Amino acid sequence: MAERREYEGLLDEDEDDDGVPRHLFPLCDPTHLLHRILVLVFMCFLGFGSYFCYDNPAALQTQVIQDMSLNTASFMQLYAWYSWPNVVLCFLGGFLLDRVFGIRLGTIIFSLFVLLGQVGEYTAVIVVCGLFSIGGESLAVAQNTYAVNWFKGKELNLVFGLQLSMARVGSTVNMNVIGWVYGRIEAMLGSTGHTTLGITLMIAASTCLFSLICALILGFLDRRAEKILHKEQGRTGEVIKLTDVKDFPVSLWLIFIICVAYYVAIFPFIGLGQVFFIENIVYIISAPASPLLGFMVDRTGRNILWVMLAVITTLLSHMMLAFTFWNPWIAMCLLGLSYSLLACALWPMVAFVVPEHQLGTAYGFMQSIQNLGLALMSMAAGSILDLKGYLFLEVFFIACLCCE
Ligand SMILES: C[C@H](NC(=O)[C@@H](N)CCCCN)C(=O)O
Repeated sequence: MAERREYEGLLDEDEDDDGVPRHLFPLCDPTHLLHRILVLVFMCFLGFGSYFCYDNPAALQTQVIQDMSLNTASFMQLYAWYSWPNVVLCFLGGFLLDRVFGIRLGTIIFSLFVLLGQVGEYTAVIVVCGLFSIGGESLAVAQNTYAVNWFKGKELNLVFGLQLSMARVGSTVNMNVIGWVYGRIEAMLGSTGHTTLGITLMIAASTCLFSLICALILGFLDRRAEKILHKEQGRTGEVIKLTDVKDFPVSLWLIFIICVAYYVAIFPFIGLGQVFFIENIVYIISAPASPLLGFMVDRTGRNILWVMLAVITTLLSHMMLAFTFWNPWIAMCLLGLSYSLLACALWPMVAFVVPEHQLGTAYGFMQSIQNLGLALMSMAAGSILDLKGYLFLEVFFIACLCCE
C-alpha cells in the first residue's frame, strides 16, 4: 500500500489513476461518451462525399447516356471502371492502412484521392473513375477501421448503421438534387452536353472537400486521444504481412462470399433502377432504418441470423419484381429494409473474427472481392438488359442471391 501512495505521489495530481487529465470537459475527454459521439459525427460524414458522388451516374443516368452517347452496357462500364481498380488496390489500400500510413494519414490520403478523382476532367472519365474509385473504396475501409477502433465492444452495429445512414443520406440527396443542379446549369448555358455535365460534377465535388475536412479533424481527434490515453502502449506490436491473408479464418472467407453474392444484386440493380422510377426508395428507407436496425442487432446479437433473414427478404423482393404484378413499392420497401439489415449485421462481423492489426487488410480484401463481383456483374447486367430485358435481369439477380 505504501508503494501505491508513493506511486500516487508521482502522478500528476491533474491526472486520474489511468493517467487521463482530470479537468477535461466531457466533450474533450476521449473516455467520455460525449467525445465518442463527437468523433462518430465526423466518422459518419467521412464517407458522405464519396457516397454522394458514387451515385452520380445513377442519378444522372439519362443525362450521362445522352451527353456521352452511351448505350446501357457502356453506361454500366462507369460502375465497372469504379470497381476494376479496386479488385487489387482496395486490398492494397487496407494493407497500407495497417502497415504503412496508419489510420489517420491513410484516411486523409484516400479522402484526397476521392476529391481529386471527382474534380478531374470529365473527358478523362476512365482515369478519373479510377482515381475516385481507389479513394472511395479505401476510404470506406478506413471508415470501417476507425469505427472498430473507437466502438468495438460497445455499440458497433449501431455505429455501422449510423455510418451507413449518413452514406445513404448522401446517395439520396444526390438522387434528388443533382438532376435539378444539371437542369439549372443547362438553363444557364442554354444547352446540354459535356460542359453542363462537367460543371454539375464539379459542384458535386464540394461534398468530397467536406469529407476531406472531416478526415483532417478526425485525424487530430484520434491522435489527441492516443496521446491522452497512452494508446500506443496498449498495442500488441504485431504487424500485418501480406501472407497473413492465407491464414484468414474460414468464417472470414464466408463473410466475403456473402458480401459479394449479396451486393451484386443490390448496386447494379440500383444503378439500372431509374426505370423503376423509385430506385432511390431503397436508399430513402435505408437512411432512417439503418441506425434502428443496427441498434436492434446490438441489443440481440445473433448477427448471422439477421444476415440470413436479410438475404431471404432480398430474394423475395427480387422475386416479387420478377414474377408478380404487385405494386413495386412493396418489393422496393422490403429491399430497402433488408439491405439496411444486411449492412448493419454483416460488416461489423469482420471485427469479431480478425485481430485489430489486420482490420484494414481484412476490410480491404472484403471490398476487393466485392468489387470484383460488382465489376463483372455491372457489365453483365448492362448487357443482359440491352439484350434480354428486365425480367431476365431480375432472374439474374435472383440467381446471384441463391449462391449465398
Ligand atoms: C457498407 C457498404 N459499403 C460498400 O459496399 C463499400 N464497397 C463502400 C462503397 C463506397 C461507395 N463510395 C454499403 O455501401 O452498403
